[in-house]
Amino acid sequence: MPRADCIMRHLPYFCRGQVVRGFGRGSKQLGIPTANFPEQVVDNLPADISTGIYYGWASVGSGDVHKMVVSIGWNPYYKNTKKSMETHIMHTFKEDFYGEILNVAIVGYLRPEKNFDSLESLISAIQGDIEEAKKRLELPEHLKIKEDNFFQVSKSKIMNGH
Ligand SMILES: Cc1cc2nc3c(=O)[nH]c(=O)nc-3n(C[C@H](O)[C@H](O)[C@H](O)COP(=O)(O)O)c2cc1C
Ligand SMILES: Nc1ncnc2c1ncn2[C@@H]1O[C@H](COP(=O)(O)OP(=O)(O)O)[C@@H](O)[C@H]1O
Ligand SMILES: [Mg+2]
Repeated sequence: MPRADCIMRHLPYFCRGQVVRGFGRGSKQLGIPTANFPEQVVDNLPADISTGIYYGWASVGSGDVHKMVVSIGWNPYYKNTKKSMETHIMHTFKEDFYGEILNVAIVGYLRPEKNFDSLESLISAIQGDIEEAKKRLELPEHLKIKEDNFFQVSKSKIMNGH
């Protein structure tokens, strides 16, 4: 499919930004927290990275690199009016990290954003995405991105600042 080809040509896509507050639905309603990026980061995405659900790697500040899933779009279930980019990291953090720098490497595409008839079906779709992402990220071509200089640079930059 030409559209999918177009998406893949831009991957991996690397970006970083400060974590901002969203609508507070991720943890409370879904049990799946998502670290939201500011508007500028979302606006700076290449115009042809389509909305949808992707997977890849993420780190907070100079911390360890973990598997992640990221949703880019308007959250049709909630009918948001602003495009958002939200990352769920497959790791249990001791505390929230609002205001910190989130580093993400998007390596693959999972599916388009969808509307759902119930909160339960949205939650089970997201849980399915998480399981699928965990599996796909074990492929050697994806594992090597975890070691990319992008994440090393984020460590040295922040450490030099102290
Ligand atoms: C992997 C993943 C898949 C998602 N898929 C959808 C989707 O198909 N449709 C949708 O409306 N929202 C989807 N969402 C977005 C959730 O609705 C969103 O994370 C939630 O509204 C939290 O928003 P908040 O950060 O503003 O609290 C997805 C989120 C993640 C992390
Ligand atoms: N594993 C995780 N992945 C993403 N964010 C997490 C995680 N654990 C804790 N958080 C925190 O939870 C916040 C997101 O929760 P969420 O309910 O989506 O709120 P918001 O609507 O403000 O984005 C993140 O900004 C981060 O500080
Ligand atoms: Mg969120």
